[in-house]
Amino acid sequence: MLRRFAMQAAKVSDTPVEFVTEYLLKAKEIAENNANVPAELCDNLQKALDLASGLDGYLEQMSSQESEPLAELYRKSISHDWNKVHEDGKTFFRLPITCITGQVEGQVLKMLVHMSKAKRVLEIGMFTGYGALSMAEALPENGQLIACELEPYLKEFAQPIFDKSPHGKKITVKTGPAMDTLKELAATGEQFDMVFIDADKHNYINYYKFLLDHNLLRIDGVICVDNTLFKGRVYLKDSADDFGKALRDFNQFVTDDPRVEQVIIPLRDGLTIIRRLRYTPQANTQLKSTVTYDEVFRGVQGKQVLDRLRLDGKVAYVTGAGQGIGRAFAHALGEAGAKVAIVDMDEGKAENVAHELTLKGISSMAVAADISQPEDVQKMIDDIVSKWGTIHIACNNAGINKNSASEDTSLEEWDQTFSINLRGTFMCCQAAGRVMLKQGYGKIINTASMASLIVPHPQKQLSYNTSKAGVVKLTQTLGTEWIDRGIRVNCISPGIVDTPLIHSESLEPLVQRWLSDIPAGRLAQVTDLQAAVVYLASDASDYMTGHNLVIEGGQSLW
Ligand SMILES: C[S@@+](CC[C@H](N)C(=O)[O-])C[C@H]1O[C@@H](n2cnc3c(N)ncnc32)[C@H](O)[C@@H]1O
Repeated sequence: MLRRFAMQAAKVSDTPVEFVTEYLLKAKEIAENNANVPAELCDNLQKALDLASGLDGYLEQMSSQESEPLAELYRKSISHDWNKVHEDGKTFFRLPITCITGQVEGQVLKMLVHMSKAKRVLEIGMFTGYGALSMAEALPENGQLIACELEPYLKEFAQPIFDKSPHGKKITVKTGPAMDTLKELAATGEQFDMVFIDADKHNYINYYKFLLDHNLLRIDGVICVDNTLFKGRVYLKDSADDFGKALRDFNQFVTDDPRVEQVIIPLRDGLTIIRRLRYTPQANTQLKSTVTYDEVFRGVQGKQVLDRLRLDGKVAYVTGAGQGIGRAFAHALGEAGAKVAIVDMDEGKAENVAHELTLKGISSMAVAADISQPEDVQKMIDDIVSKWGTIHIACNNAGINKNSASEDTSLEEWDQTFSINLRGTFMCCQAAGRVMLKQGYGKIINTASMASLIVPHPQKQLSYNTSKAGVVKLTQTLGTEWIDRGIRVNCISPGIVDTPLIHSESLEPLVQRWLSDIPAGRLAQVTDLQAAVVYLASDASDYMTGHNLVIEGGQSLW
């Protein structure tokens, strides 16, 4: 029960701390009315009382305040006449308002959803939806929360308030006994990242067993269970309380279960957090003979496939990262955990993108460099190494594309295109490669083009096409020459990428022509290329070298 609520209603102790406060108050009264009690004892009782009675209010004040829809939900819940609703036959049971999850516990649940990056949450026992909405606020846009609630009346009560919140659409309420809903969910193979159990205490153990036995909780997923201290009656030896006993048995069962690890947080009436462990033969001896416990099962170095794509602790740079594909690559590498140097000829653009990454909590630095200039290339490498000690990932992306009919192509255009697209890429590979060869590890990813495979038309771009074909051969040669010294060199060949330039009036007719050549029926977005650069930068692609990864919506196949 919340302090705010307690101030409005006659106070009934509900949590261990509230009982301690109640007993201390009584003890203090007795002591003060007894002339034989030393003043020092009264003084100590007062100190203990201050400590116990001040805790909940302080937690409330020092925890983030709830959103307006949550505040409204709370106000409406505590001012509703739940006795009358029951007497009118609208609910099966008389619902005590102390049921409601309050601000502090709601904030804890919200934090846990954030921290576990949960996308799918299950709540067993919704009441008016305070916990459900708190958790939904932390879910991503495509996140989903299924709330099980016995009483149809509560769904009607909560829905209009959910509808007022931008997060309410993530919540689906399933009415009826929760166990029926769990069976339905298991039958359709549903799985959850987080579950909050807060319904009928006698069934806690059944819900828990069902969740684990039917794979409704993913590995590493979390179950939060409310009221697991149950007014202290789980550990008070002389307590014969039914619910207290149910929760004591529940706590013991979880403690003895090798499939999980758990902790009880003494918040309010006790909140247990349980994590489902990965399988290990040590903890599951009964399955040992049938399980092939190899790297496929447990992951390479214990890392499952998505973790093998992570780039934590890696140092990367991306050239031409001030805009377009390079900017998207830089964001992707940073999101995957790398520190990223943003290299661009235009220092202002490099600084802008570096700032974007910083706002996302990614370490980054801006480097101004013209990669057609050998001194600039060497300075770029030196600057990165002097700041971050090394380079693990070199993303050589900068390039230009000039159009002209071949009979009109000037040597100046040819030289400029080659000087950036091929000579510049070579210089970057060589300078970064020297750092990587010393450490025996590196990932080089060059940006080539679909034009290395086909001749895009109707535009004329001889020098671009041939320079990009050169980037592929450069990649293949370096990829095979350096692989035995720990360096993988691959390239990405994007199809036609949707950039603001393409939407100009003069290019619009070309876009229509290109679209008719693309099986996917659309141009590439820079975001279509992001996962590829992370894959090629990560250990997951270690057996890939000299490869040209073509991402063009099928255009080169028609
Ligand atoms: C403690 S309240 C839940 C509080 C809620 N989690 C919140 O955030 O405010 C318990 C709820 O569980 C529901 N409940 C009890 N038995 C149930 C069952 N067998 N199946 C589904 N819901 C049940 C009750 O109707 C009640 O609304």
